[in-house]
Amino acid sequence: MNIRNFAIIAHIDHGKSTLADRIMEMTATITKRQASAQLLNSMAVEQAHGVTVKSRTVRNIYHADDGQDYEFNFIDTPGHVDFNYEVEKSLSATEGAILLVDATQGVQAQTVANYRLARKTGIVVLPVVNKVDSASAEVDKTEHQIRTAFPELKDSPILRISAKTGAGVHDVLEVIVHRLPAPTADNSLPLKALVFDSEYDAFQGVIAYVRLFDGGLSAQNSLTLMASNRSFKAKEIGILTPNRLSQKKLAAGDVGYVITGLKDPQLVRVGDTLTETGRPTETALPGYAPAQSMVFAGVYPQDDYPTLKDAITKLALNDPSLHVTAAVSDALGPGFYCGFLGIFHLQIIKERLHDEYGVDVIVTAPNVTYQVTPNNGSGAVLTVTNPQHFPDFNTIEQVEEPMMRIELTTPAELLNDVMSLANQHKGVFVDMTNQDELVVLTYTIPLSEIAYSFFNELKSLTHGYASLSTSFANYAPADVVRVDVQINYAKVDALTFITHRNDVADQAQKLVHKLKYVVPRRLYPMPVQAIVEGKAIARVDIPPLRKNAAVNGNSYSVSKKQQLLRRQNSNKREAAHSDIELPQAVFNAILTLED
Ligand SMILES: Nc1nc2c(ncn2[C@@H]2O[C@H](COP(=O)(O)OP(=O)(O)OP(=O)(O)O)[C@@H](O)[C@H]2O)c(=O)[nH]1
Repeated sequence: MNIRNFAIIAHIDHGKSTLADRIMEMTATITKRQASAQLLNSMAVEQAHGVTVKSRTVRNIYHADDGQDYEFNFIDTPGHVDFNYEVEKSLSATEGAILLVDATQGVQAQTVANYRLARKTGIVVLPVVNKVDSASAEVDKTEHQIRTAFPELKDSPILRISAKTGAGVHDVLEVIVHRLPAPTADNSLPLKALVFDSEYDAFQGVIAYVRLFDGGLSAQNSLTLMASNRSFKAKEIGILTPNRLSQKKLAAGDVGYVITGLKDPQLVRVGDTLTETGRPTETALPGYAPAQSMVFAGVYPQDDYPTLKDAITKLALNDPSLHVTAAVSDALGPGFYCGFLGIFHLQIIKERLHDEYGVDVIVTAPNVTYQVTPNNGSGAVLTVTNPQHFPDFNTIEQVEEPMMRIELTTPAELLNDVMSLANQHKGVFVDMTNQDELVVLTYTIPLSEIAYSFFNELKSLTHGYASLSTSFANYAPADVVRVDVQINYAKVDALTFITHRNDVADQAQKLVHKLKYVVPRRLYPMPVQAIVEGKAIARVDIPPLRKNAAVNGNSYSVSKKQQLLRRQNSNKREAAHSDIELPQAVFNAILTLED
């Protein structure tokens, strides 16, 4: 059988999912009517945001112009910067990638980032210009940009297509047949398959998505996951069309799924090598480096903890870039402290918990990792991801924060706006280069400055014309402080956050004023205070629900007034340590301090 395994990579919204649908339609995988609803973006969050979050695999049979049938396994990949990890996983299961560039936008940051990932994996890259049907398409210019940005592709033909109308897509299919190598897999060798993705099914247990590098896979044989050293008998194996279609065998080079029947999500790790228990392969595949969490936040149940625990464990399996550890907060009870790839990832996880598991959660303000050197002379460095664990200021020698190297690609006329945005966020200018009318600015910038709203600010400032790519640079000393928040004299642990000392006065003022309107009121006034290094630096009073007897109530007799005052005072004393309700809006107040 002629096999071609490939991925489609592109900047966000450049048309990957549309092209994927068109390919499925042209290879008779689906009918035109089914194609009217985008098939691949099937998760509710994906439809809501119009973006791909998770890679997906589909097998198609293509009847080529040379009269032969080809088995196409293609993987649709996400384009948002937060999901680079998914892209890397997908690419290692393929021999080639279609690099799709939108002719109305040209080469963008994720075009470059994804191209680099493909080069790193060593696969063949086929450049394709999309949206040539659009009135604002600049096809020649885009082609020129591709040639200048990626000199290695100088001899590669660049196809021009409209994924929307289907024009030129036939040529893409032919190029896949002729320019991509067939997998060099040997059926006679022992089984060596890469688990490149997985998901959890309540009835079937863990389902692993695999790419067979060597050897065949038969449903009858006992299988072993090499890293977790666990053997099992598959319940079912098969291919993805894109729905699961059961098969008796998979051959070397194939992409498919294995229903492991294993109920423990931890056993089936993405990146693990699957082999035959009776005839194991000698060496495992290299696997993946675990995804680096960039942003951390507490996730607490709005209802009950066991349901959240179950849901988040399964979600972490489906998305191995989500890191989860159990945590307990005084204010919110038992929950989890989680690591995310970025703030968009965090939002997607929150929505998936709601859509797919019916679990509503409270997410605390996000935070980055700090390296703290205590002043006790031990030289040991603490890694602090949770602001509640941030040591007291008088025990600290030095704090270091993560710095990112960012590339901002912007049209020249927006250069000043983009530079001042980077400056506002404490960016340190490194370099500036020109690519036609685009300018690429390089900065180093604290992760805490870009982790939250930076991407959205950049998008709205430049109407979507500038793009951002990021990579970790180093840890650098930073003058940061821990801000504790007290409501009615009781510290609310889940509200503690870390910020730069220069910004703290301003942020603390904004925060207490925001909290004034979002903390549910009581019958008595409650002070909200921001405490830094033992001192209250901002305070407001949340007004009581009812009017204060001491001020109002002149219609009462003096004794009634005194009685009311006494009651209010005793309420106050009781309340100092009682629970304060914390709706999500309270945590959002910290997120939107920049407004
Ligand atoms: N005019 C025109 N529009 C297109 C074409 N291809 C895609 N689009 C539109 O571009 C938008 C983005 O397309 P998608 O296929 O969702 O983009 P994507 O790259 O999958 O996006 P992510 O999954 O978010 O990374 C949609 O509104 C499409 O209808 C094309 O060839 N011509």
